Amino acid sequence: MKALVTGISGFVGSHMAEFLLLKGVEVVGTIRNRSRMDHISHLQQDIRLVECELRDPFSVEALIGAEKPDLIFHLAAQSFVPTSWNSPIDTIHNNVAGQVNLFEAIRRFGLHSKIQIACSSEEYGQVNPGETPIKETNPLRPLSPYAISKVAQDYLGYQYHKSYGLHVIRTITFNHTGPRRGENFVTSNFAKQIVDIEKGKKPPVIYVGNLEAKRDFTDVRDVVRGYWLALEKGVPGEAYNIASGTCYTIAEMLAILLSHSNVDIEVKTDASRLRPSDVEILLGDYRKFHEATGWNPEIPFERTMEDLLQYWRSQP
Ligand SMILES: C[C@H]1O[C@H](OP(=O)(O)OP(=O)(O)OC[C@H]2O[C@@H](n3cnc4c(=O)[nH]c(N)nc43)[C@H](O)[C@@H]2O)[C@@H](O)[C@@H](O)C1=O
Repeated sequence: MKALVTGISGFVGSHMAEFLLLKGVEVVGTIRNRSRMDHISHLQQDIRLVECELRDPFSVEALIGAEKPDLIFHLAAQSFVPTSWNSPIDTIHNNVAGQVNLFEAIRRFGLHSKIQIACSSEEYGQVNPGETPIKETNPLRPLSPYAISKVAQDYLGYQYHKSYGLHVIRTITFNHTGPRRGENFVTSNFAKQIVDIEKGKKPPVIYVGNLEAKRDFTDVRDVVRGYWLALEKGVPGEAYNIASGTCYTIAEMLAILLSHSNVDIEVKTDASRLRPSDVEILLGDYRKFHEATGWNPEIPFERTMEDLLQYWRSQP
């Protein structure tokens, strides 16, 4: 069995590759010439890397024609919400065109590949009182260009399934974190700031944005197991929430990180970290996914936070 992982050098892609190798699957991954390789350098003997620009239809057609994968985990994306306000067109083009090129190539070669697409809880956006935990049937009220790009990816998955019978599973993943999380994202950013203070690399002040937002965090290692099960047992064309079913304010998450460190820290708001519109609460109902696949989150949030701190402590 051969799996293609787009964005294999990224945070989720590297964990996906590790999971697939343990399953004995042949792993091929896409990289771009500017991809950072540090997340997958330990896997390079066991995986095959192909240079592919997903925005370029010729590049994608060559990849799909040569590889003809059984499984596709489509994880490549511009995934940082604030970047999407600075470069909305680039985010939408990258995320939407990349996926259309992939679908079109699969369709043209007449492949029966099973395709997981990485949709996002950001699609739900503004959630009204009484709508939590959020089900897949909730209205989508996206609040960022990134969220729009994910709504488009999500519905393209639905449409290519309906129009051409592509075997697409739409995973709507809530926030996820763990070792190797990019340092822009809140859990990793705060963990790295704490570790930099521990190491004496910066003064004991931690800079933060909106601490009132509530997020539902799942460990990335649970998420990639979910993506595998989604392709094994999910119904084509369907959308499934992947979430933990609990949420924390960002302030509570910071308090958990601080409880695993012994530094004394002053917390300061950095206005540049505030967003034009921030999603107030994301709390997912993952029962539909559980019923389809048997998946449950297994790694407790406290352990994820400890592992994230350990990750940053181990970095040079
Ligand atoms: C599901 C979804 O999950 C992620 O999107 P996100 O929720 O925007 O993730 P984040 O870690 O950037 O922010 C989480 C919350 O934390 C608040 N916050 C406070 N202070 C800081 C801060 O200093 N930095 C950041 N980044 N956020 C901060 C911020 O305002 C927001 O309310 C991506 O994986 C995305 O790809 C995705 O699909």
